[in-house]
Amino acid sequence: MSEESLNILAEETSATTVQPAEKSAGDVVLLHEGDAVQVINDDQMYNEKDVVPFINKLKDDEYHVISIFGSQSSGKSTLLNHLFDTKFQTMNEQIKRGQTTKGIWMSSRKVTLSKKNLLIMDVEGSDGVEKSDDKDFERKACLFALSSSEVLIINVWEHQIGLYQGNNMELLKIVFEVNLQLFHGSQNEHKVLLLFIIRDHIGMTPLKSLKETMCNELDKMWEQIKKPLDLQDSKFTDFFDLEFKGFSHYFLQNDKFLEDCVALRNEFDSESIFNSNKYKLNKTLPLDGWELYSQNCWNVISSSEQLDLPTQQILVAKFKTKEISDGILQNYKSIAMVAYGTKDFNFKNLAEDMTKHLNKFDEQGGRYTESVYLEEKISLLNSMQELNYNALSQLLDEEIHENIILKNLQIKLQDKKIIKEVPSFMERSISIKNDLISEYNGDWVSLLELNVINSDNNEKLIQSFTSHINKVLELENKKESLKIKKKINKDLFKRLNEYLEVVVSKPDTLFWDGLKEFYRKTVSSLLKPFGSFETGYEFPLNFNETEHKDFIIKLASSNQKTLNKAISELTSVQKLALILEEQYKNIFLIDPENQTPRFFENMTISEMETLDTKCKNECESWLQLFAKGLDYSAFNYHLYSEDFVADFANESSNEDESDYEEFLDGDSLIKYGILSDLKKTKVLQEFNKKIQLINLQTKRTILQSRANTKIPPYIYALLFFLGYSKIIYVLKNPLWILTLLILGSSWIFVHRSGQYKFVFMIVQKWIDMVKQIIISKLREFLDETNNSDIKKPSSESYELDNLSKKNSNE
Ligand SMILES: Nc1nc2c(ncn2[C@@H]2O[C@H](COP(=O)(O)OP(=O)(O)OP(=O)(O)O)[C@@H](O)[C@H]2O)c(=O)[nH]1
Repeated sequence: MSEESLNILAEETSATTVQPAEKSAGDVVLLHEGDAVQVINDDQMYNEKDVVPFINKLKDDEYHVISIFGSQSSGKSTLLNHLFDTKFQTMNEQIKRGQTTKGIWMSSRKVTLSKKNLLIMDVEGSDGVEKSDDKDFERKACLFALSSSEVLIINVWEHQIGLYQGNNMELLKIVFEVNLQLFHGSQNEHKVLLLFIIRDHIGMTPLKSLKETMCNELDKMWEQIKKPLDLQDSKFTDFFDLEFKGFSHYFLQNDKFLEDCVALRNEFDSESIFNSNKYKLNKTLPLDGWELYSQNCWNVISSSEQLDLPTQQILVAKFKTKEISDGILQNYKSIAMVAYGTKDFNFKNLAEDMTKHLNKFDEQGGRYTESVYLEEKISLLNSMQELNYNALSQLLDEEIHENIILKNLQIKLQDKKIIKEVPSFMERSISIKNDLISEYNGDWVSLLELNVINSDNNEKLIQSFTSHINKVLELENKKESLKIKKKINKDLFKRLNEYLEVVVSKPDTLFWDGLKEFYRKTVSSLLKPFGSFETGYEFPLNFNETEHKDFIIKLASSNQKTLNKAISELTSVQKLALILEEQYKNIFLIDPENQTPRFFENMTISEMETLDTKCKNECESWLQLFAKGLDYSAFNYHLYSEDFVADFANESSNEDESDYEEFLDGDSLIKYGILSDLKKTKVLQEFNKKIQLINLQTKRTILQSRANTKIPPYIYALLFFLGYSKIIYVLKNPLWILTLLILGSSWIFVHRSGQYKFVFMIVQKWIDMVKQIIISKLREFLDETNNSDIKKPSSESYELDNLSKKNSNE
């Protein structure tokens, strides 16, 4: 035994899942190059605790997995340690013979040149005293090794080749059976390299003949094992590639043994041994997914379930790509959130960020099964777009309300220029709405192109925008409908007022009929721009059929309320008293036949009193007629279609009717009559007071006309006499002469300029004025002298006195 060989003998280490064990202060096992970890522990459990840090420590992603299989104490660990510089525990026969490798161990070798990792698994061997009965674990371990390895090294002693009863053959049978179980559905896609290392190959029997013997044995075995129907004609080489290597005796030819190791190591390092693309575990399963994959596989194997490798790989791919995608999305979210918060953030930059993150996903997730990776990529993109959409819609929600819709829409709807171009509110609102939507749509086209949002998001944005517009339009439409209604009622009210003012000035017995006729004509003319009773009405509003009907019902009802309001304005005691007074005056003071004022001077007092009674009765009858009122709910028949003739009294107005609240009292006017008896009495009292004055004045006129005697001639003579003395006085006064001279020269001027007419007119006016002054003075004088004749001892004269006094007081 050479010195080097002796050095190789490792000391038996204590029971640990890491070889060689080196613990740090914090009880964390430190791993060094070549250290081994136990993947499946002594209790046949997956050792996640050690495998995860072991895998995470391997920096480069590319890897190959190699497993060694062979009977117990067949020098597996020794071989691996020499081949790959690993530190698997080996048996020290000077201390104890027996099993050293329990469960499944794993170590790694870094190939510096290609920067690839070789993951090497040392699988517990059988055939020893300890494991002879445990075929179950051997099978499971084999399944595990095959499920995750590209190369399976089978360690065989040269002297056992050709001995079918040897333990190796049993082992190979398991490998074949397990492989069928795992890969029978995908024999063309997946292959495992069976690398037979013939140990203690002295060289007496050439490797070629050993290989032939082995292949024959394998053929025989393949025939013997139970195969699925579709694989009855298959060969084991359909599933495996075979390679044979003879290794010299470890003790007797150690130098040569070491050379054999170096040669094979080179084949691994240069990857020439992995010449087939079929060993493609690492192609579909990146190193960071290996731990999860192997753990899942072991869980399935140990629970004795059917292990379906493609499903496991898909599961891992799904899990891992999701994990990667979540990380990337989180990162994007943090960047995007900052971007959304900045004012006027640029979508182009956001799109660039998205691309960067998607590229990162390509880099990391693209190593997994393509279909899974592509699916996850779409999902990641959707998530980013959803994030953008949410931020965008939140941003727009406020903007839509405050800026785009409310301002834009309201401004445009009320824009005088636009109103002039499109007077119909309905057409105007539709056109503005379409313009805004297409403008809005245009804004998102660029975002769609940049992939910042997807078409679903875009659709949702447009929908939300449209629904916002519709809400505002609905409101504006309502306002517009109120405007139309108010305008009609305002005009109606004005015209009714004008009409009533005229019509109540006389006690017309057909008052209500006339009012009904006028109302119908007026409403009909006001509704003319919107249609007629015959054709139906169409208002320029965005109403559906029900809303339209509802609007017309309300309009009809509001017209009646307007009528009610106009009538109500007449019903105060003062107003009615004035109306009656006016009516009385119009029939008492004016002759209805020729519409001239009555000439009371020729009437006797009793004639006047008869007339007074007649007029009073007429006025009172009118009041009775008015007070009864009329149920004018039928006024709207043949104005609006019967469907729309709402029952005015029952129509309960709730919204937008505040304008009418003030005359809701009007409802009762119809139900209980316009005036109560008490109110009527008050009106009549007031009316009688007012007409008493007129009566008294009329009587006075009659009496005055009687006393109005003609002026006697002696008065004129007296006047002439008084005037003569004044003329003499003027002639004697130089100032008056001067005045006469001025007048004379003025006359010459007038004579020459021919302005007689003008002077005549002035003189005429002057004379009239003087005449009037003289007559009024004379009347005053006569009044005083005749006063005693007028005074007679009667009740009427008493009232007259009083009233004269009252008048003078007033
Ligand atoms: N004859 C011979 N003995 C060897 C060779 N390689 C190793 N041994 C010896 O075989 C014994 C078992 O070696 P291990 O490497 O521990 O064998 P193993 O297969 O890993 O053992 P287990 O893990 O317990 O199954 C040790 O005493 C080694 O010195 C070899 O090539 N030829």
